[in-house]
Amino acid sequence: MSKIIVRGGQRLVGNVRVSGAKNAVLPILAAALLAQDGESVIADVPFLDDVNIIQQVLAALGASLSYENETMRISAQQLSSYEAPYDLVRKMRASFLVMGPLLARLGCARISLPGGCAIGTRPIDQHLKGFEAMGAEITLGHGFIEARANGRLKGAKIYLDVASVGATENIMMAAALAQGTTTIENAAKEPEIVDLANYLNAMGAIVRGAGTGVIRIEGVERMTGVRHAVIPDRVEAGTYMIAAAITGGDVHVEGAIADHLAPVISKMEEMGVEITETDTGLRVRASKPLKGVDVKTLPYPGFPTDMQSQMMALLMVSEGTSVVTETVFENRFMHVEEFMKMSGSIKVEGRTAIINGGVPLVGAKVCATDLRAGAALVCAALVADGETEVTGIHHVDRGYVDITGKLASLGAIIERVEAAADVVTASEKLQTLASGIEAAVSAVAAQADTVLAAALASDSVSEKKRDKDVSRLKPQPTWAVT
Ligand SMILES: CC(=O)N[C@H]1[C@@H](OP(=O)(O)OP(=O)(O)OC[C@H]2O[C@@H](n3ccc(=O)[nH]c3=O)[C@H](O)[C@@H]2O)O[C@H](CO)[C@@H](O)[C@@H]1O
Ligand SMILES: C=C(OP(=O)(O)O)C(=O)O
Repeated sequence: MSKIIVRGGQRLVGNVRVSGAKNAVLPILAAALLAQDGESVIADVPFLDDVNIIQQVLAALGASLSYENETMRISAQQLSSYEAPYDLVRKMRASFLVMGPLLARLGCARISLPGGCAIGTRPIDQHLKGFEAMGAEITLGHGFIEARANGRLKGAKIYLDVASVGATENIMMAAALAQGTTTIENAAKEPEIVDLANYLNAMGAIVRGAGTGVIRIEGVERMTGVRHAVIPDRVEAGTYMIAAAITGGDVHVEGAIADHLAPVISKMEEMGVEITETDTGLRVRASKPLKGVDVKTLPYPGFPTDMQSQMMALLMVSEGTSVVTETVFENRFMHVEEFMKMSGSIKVEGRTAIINGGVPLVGAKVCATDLRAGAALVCAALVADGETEVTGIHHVDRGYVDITGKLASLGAIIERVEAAADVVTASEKLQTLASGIEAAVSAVAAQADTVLAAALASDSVSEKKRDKDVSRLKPQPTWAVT
């Protein structure tokens, strides 16, 4: 089992560069499917497992992609399938974000139901409600969701019952090529929504109001691939801010955007951390004992749920009692049990965790239960007495580029130990990615070939029937395929 080993007690000092945002790049790569013309060149694409998976999904749909020096080039002029493979969707929920672009572009999409996960059930009813309002017919069965539009999608007024990030993004993408205007009310306001809107607008879409609760999208007929740079990852930035503070360090978090991190900065300042904005990021210093605060997670601009566990790590070593309330996901306290193995003193009551701070942490063997829980355990380990072993680090690889290298460059004593069975170097990962894309493309081609061969083998099969058979495997567009 691969693990991260940390020997606590080092004060972190220096500069750490934030990578492009995972939660911005995933919808942006899905949106690249909307371009009937040209190539998209996306800069600051982080080298993450989730990015690897979405690339494979796009390749399986017929897009051609290449990735070098944090830049992804995508051409989606010719799509060859409307089905996102089950094996990829089950590995990453965000694969569901291709449904909006596929529906808009091809008039149909078939995607396996993304299941729940450790942090909650995570339904997709608001995505589907939006597509239905735009005229799509949704059918569910055998673990798949199929959506079909009779002609072009139609603009509609959609009120989201919850300000879902994914639903807002999926509907925005579907609406970009729809006929008429779509209004999303109670839309999510996250910076990643604004980044997606900027990319869509550069491609020729007309999206207004992103970043507010009401987004209006005027549908256009064609979109073109363009250049775009992804925003810095505010959650990665926040994680290094916590790492700096928990060790009483002095760290410059390069690329961090203060505005995107306003609630995190406010809470950390309330605790006694000094945070100053620089020309290129944020300087974070903790030079005195910190005091506990109460934190409640909320949709943006509230305190992000993706920073809750890291914040809890900091609260464990701060003076006094703190109360953390999780309102976004119903099961996002799985890290508490692991913190307790490190001597954290925490009591959970429903969606509230009460932290009795100031108790010295000790190193232990712990397991990352989800992505941010893994990062939070690493933060806690930085200040724990002795050695901590964090397993389950495949979760961490979904969202952090080289977390061990970045922390080590700040002075942490940290190393990653690969289990013999899953030694995967960066270049091997790239190779896997390349062959994954190749395999996905050949799977689609092979499927088509098999039917073609069967059809050709039969004398009675007319040319017309052969075409029909092949078209079963390919998208059956009802509108504007180019
Ligand atoms: C890839 C990505 O960007 N992931 C982020 C995105 O996830 P994601 O887009 O999945 O999160 P949502 O904003 O959709 O979920 C927020 C809440 O709405 C509920 N809900 C959502 C959709 C729906 O159709 N019905 C419904 O009830 C969810 O169960 C959850 O309780 O936003 C979350 C909330 O900030 C972050 O934690 C994730 O890191
Ligand atoms: C929950 C997260 O991501 P996802 O929605 O991709 O699971 C996260 O980034 O913390």
